[in-house]
Amino acid sequence: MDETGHSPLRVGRIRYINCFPVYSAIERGIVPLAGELVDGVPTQLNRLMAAGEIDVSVVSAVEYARDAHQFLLLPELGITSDGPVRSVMLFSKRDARDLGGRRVVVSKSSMTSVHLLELLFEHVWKCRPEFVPGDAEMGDIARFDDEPHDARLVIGDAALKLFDAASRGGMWAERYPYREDLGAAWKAWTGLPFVFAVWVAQRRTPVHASLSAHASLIASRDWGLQHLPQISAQAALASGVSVEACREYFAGLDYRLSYPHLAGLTEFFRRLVLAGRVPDGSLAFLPAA
Ligand SMILES: C=C(O[C@@H]1C=C(C(=O)O)C=C[C@H]1O)C(=O)O
Repeated sequence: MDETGHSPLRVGRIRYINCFPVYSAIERGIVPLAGELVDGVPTQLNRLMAAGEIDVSVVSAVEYARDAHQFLLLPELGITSDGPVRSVMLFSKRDARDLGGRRVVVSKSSMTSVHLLELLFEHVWKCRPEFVPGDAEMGDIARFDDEPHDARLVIGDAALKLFDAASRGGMWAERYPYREDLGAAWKAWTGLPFVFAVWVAQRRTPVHASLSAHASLIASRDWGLQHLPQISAQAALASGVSVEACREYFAGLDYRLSYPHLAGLTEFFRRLVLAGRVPDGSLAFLPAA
């Protein structure tokens, strides 16, 4: 509680480098944020938002679709790619079309990409593997072999690290000779960009507080996009991925939420509704500042 009797606004941040361009100016104190940051992997932030324990957060796009009645989308902000994303990857020992009945371990940190993967298997690769949730963060990579599997869905920094390593050949290229980038697979299937994550506010959070957080996030994102070389160097240190790979990664991500992104998001939700995975709903936005 502060002196006015209000609890400070709690703002979620994914601890992957994909959020560096959005939060770096806030972290550096260049852009003020009237609130405190709460870090987590996507599924942790999804749970905190669903439980009403934080006010504003980046969440898996699917989390918005599941609990839309409770949230408002923040305009003009998302984690999207129009083609390859590099950090949402299926690493596989065989061709995706040959994974029917095989064991596919999916990252427990992800919600959106797990649903996207299931759609791709059903409609594009046309086979039905057995999906098993598993740990797939950076610290888990060394234990990947302990658990029998034919393919693995990995997201975030861990995916970027494996993708970067496998692209240079060597052990990871041999272990997973088949690699599917889910952003690229969605684009090839639908012709649209894909929205992996969105920012949402609780409907019950006072609008002026959500608007203030939104304005800070937009200003911080704008600063971040103007300072990508600096942020790429910081991301390389944090992730152990080369600076060049971080630079290419940020160049492939788009942090806006404009019409083509909304078309991609709507198409994804439409397919999830058809599959009975999320309730039918519409997109409701926080009124723009
Ligand atoms: C691009 C990414 O997008 C993400 C994928 C998410 C998901 O699969 O639920 C959620 C948030 C984002 O971090 C990534 O994590 O690499």
